[in-house]
Amino acid sequence: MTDAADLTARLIRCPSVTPDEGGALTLLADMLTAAGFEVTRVDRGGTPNLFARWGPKGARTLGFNGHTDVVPPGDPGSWTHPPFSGHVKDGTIWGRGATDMKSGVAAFVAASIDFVTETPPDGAVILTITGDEEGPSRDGTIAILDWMETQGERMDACIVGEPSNPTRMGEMMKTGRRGSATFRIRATGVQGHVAYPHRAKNPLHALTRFLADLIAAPLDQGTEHFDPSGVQITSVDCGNPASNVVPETARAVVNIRFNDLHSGESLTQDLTRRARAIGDETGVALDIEADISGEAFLTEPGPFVDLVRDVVARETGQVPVLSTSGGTSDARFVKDHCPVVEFGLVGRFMHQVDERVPVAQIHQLKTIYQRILERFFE
Ligand SMILES: N[C@@H](CCC[C@H](NC(=O)CCC(=O)O)C(=O)O)C(=O)O
Ligand SMILES: [Zn+2]
Ligand SMILES: [Zn+2]
Repeated sequence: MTDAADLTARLIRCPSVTPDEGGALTLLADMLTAAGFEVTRVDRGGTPNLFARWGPKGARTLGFNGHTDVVPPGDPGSWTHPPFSGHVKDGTIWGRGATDMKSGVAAFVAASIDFVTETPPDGAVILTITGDEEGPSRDGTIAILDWMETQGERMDACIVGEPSNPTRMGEMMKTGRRGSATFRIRATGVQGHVAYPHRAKNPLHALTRFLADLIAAPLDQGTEHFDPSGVQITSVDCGNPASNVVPETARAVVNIRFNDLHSGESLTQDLTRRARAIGDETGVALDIEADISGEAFLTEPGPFVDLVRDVVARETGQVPVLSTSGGTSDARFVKDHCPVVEFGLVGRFMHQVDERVPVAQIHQLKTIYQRILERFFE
């Protein structure tokens, strides 16, 4: 029997902060090869990716998708146990990626290995695992899916193992996601002496006004299937070491998670219009670079959603709600290929200091994935 908790701890010990592979995909490739999977590294543009199939190409196929890259740990000194220690204590595993989402990957890898070994199905299981979900994601899951198309590889349905439950196992499945857009704003003014501001144009004044206006009112109140859109300023910077100089330039980064009232294009137009208005008034040029990493999408209920919901309800005693809340995920790429739903662990500690996961939850998730495999191939 493959121990998903032990595999989680071993994966945490691989320092795989995006874009570093850290040994995580190599570890999985070796395990899957030994278990009879056909394993291919599908790296693109320096991004490490793994494709693994058990069973014949073209057969009825259930897919799993996940990522082994993790966000930076921040100050390691703030952690109770070092972030890449995979420390196990009192039934809890500590470390970056404990919930997001080395445990999810470990659970579906362990479930798949045991399932095909113990009860080989009349069909195939495909695992797509990327080393860049947290970063730009341009050469991650999407590269694996592109490669699969060239090879005639396909999935009939796919589960993304991102942590989907807010506080308890069984509460929530994700059947869609809000879109994500990052805007980099560069303000260019005129440098000058702070005591002679009439000879300068302060880019920070224009930029902070632009930012303050942007967060002053919510973009919307949410829609039937989506939470309200959210705007977060993630960086304001001008690198000015002098307190008596008005700097020439300043930069900011804004990330917007948006619902189906917006698109990447409509938001880009809106922000550009706001920037022009402030630029015209202040004489400071505000240039915007947009990076749309995904549009909002919704997976309509259907047999696969029902199957996963039913298994989760039986195993946890709770019928999960179908939600599009939270961040984004690689389901936004998979949805163009086959029905996709997301179910994973409790995400309470993701991206936080002292990220950790109860061992029992990992075992429960592995069982749920095994039951889904059984039902899918019944
Ligand atoms: N850099 C991309 C993709 C970032 C993906 C990331 N996803 C998660 O952390 C999972 C969160 C969840 O399951 O709710 C994110 O949402 O930042 C981008 O910024 O779009
Ligand atoms: Zn994740
Ligand atoms: Zn994440």
